[in-house]
Amino acid sequence: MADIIDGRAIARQLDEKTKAEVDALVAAGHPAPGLTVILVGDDGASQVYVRRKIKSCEKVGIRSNEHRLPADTSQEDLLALIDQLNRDPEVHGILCQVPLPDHIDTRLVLRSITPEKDVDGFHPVNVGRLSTGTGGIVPCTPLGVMMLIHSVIPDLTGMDAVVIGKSNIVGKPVANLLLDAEATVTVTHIYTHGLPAICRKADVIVAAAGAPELVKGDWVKEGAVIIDVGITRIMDEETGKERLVGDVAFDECQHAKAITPVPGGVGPMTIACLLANTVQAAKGLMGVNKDVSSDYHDVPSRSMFTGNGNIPNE
Ligand SMILES: Nc1nc2c(c(=O)[nH]1)N[C@@H](CN(C=O)c1ccc(C(=O)N[C@@H](CCC(=O)O)C(=O)O)cc1)CN2
Repeated sequence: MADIIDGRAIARQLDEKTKAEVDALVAAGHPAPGLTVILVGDDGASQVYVRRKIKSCEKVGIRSNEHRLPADTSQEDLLALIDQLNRDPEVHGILCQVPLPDHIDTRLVLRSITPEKDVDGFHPVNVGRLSTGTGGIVPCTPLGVMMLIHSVIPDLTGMDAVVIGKSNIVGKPVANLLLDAEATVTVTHIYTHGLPAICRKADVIVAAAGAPELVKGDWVKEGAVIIDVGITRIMDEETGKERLVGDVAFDECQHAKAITPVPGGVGPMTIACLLANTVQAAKGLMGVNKDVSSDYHDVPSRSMFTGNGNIPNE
């Protein structure tokens, strides 16, 4: 049986570390870090995620503020709000939940958040820093993916990693982070020829294609580590209830060394990494760190896992 990489437990550990950092900042006379979350429209899943983000902030002592805007909010009004938040010294992190309604140019909006407050790491400046290995705020899900990988493989040097999916939010940044960690990286997608054979050579597979149960058992070599970023809601015909499935046929992959479940794998790490990024952004803006933005190596940190290579105890 493959080991299950428990994203919830690792996220809790990271939250404890984040809380300790917030406490230390406050004890040193600094204000608590402040995060502002913007939600435009009434997408059900986005509402749930935003609520969770706000609640998680409370748990670690981050001040949070929420702007819920109607679905017909104009792009101009949204940009004006972001401009105001960019200038507000009490706001250290700004996050605009995506997807945004169709009439809004998402790229333009994400570009309008000042890079130092861009706790999602979506701004082109942060993307550029990541792809040149020069720091920057690392997007939350990719950062979480790396921490989950490092929980079972502390040193990726020379390992073969295959990323399935080429999105700006997950696939491309994960590929850059794996390269930074000295892995040999193959970036693929659902149209890649011979995908099963490419995956079969991999020591690490990161599946982020948004294609339910794409990765079959015979795509995976014995002892590989599998990180499943996919989350799709499907109707279970047997039970008549909705359930979540990932991009990996989980039951068929028990010959892997370790695998993330869905739910309970990558998802919880996304929010824990957001909190960690907010603290790093706040430290940068307060001048506590010389380097404004965080290098993921010293944020929630790889060193959290480098002792014995096991999943940390709760
Ligand atoms: N501005 C952003 N928008 C979006 C991001 C993001 O990082 N920044 N990511 C996703 C949504 N997301 C956070 O915003 C997110 C998705 C999933 C989870 C999660 O914990 N998933 C659970 C299952 C959830 C369920 O039951 O429905 C899991 O995998 O265990 C957290 C956050 C898109 N938008």
